[in-house]
Amino acid sequence: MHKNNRIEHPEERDKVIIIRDLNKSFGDYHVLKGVNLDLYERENLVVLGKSGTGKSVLIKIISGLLKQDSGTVEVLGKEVSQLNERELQELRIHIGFSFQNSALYDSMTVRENLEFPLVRNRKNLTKKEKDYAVETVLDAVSLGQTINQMPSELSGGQRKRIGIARTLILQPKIMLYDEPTAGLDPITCLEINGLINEVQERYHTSSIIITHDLTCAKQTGDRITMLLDGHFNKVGTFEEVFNTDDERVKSFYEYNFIE
Ligand SMILES: Nc1ncnc2c1ncn2[C@@H]1O[C@H](COP(=O)(O)OP(=O)(O)OP(=O)(O)O)[C@@H](O)[C@H]1O
Repeated sequence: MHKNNRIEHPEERDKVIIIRDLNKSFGDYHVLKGVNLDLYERENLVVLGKSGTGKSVLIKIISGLLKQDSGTVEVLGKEVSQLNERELQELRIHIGFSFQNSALYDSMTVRENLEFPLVRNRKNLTKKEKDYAVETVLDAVSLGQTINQMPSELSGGQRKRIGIARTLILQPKIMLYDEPTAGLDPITCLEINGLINEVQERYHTSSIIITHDLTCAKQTGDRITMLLDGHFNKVGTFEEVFNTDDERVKSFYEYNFIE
């Protein structure tokens, strides 16, 4: 099943991330070899690729956790590698990270986990404003009933949803999802794909979704691309990317697609 309401011609919108000629090596291993990529306002862009091709490295460079060897990464109009630590912190407030292992704090309730980013970044909020923010994001992920529960009492899918809610509480402009469906059963994967689309609609976020789950790509991506030998050859719809003679893309499809 394809994404409902896929955005046509996102290229006509403003760019929120602009990556040009990005290179990154670790020792002799040249991971990113002249990467060019644009993320447009309010689109979901899926980045596919085999394990170890550099998808996480790319996200880390975008968020300033890792420095490139050469090339530029502009996020919300700022060249990331030129920012000092304070400026990076300010930029990161606008970026929501949903990492594979972005664990919740086990000793805190769901409410306390969700309040945590507010305590750090929105110090002037009243208790009423905090309660409202927590209830709103819990409603967005349809888990209002879990507010006083501990993470250990939640299912894997529920924990993933609460993790996403925790990033939404600061109302990010950009969402970076790293393997959002990894380790989840097929039904829960569908729910998470649906949630990613709901987040896009409700919060007007622009998102990069890193995955090797082709169902996730099909259901969430307005545009899709694949990291192959250190760069992106083609960005387009699911059909545009997979209707190809490139054996590397064809074999990725054959080994990964289950519907
Ligand atoms: N800090 C680092 N030091 C040395 N090598 C690294 C470092 N970070 C990543 N690498 C290497 O860069 C390559 C790409 O890693 P990356 O984590 O981006 O892969 P990936 O595409 O996200 O894979 P997966 O789907 O398995 O998460 C790997 O070979 C990895 O060993």
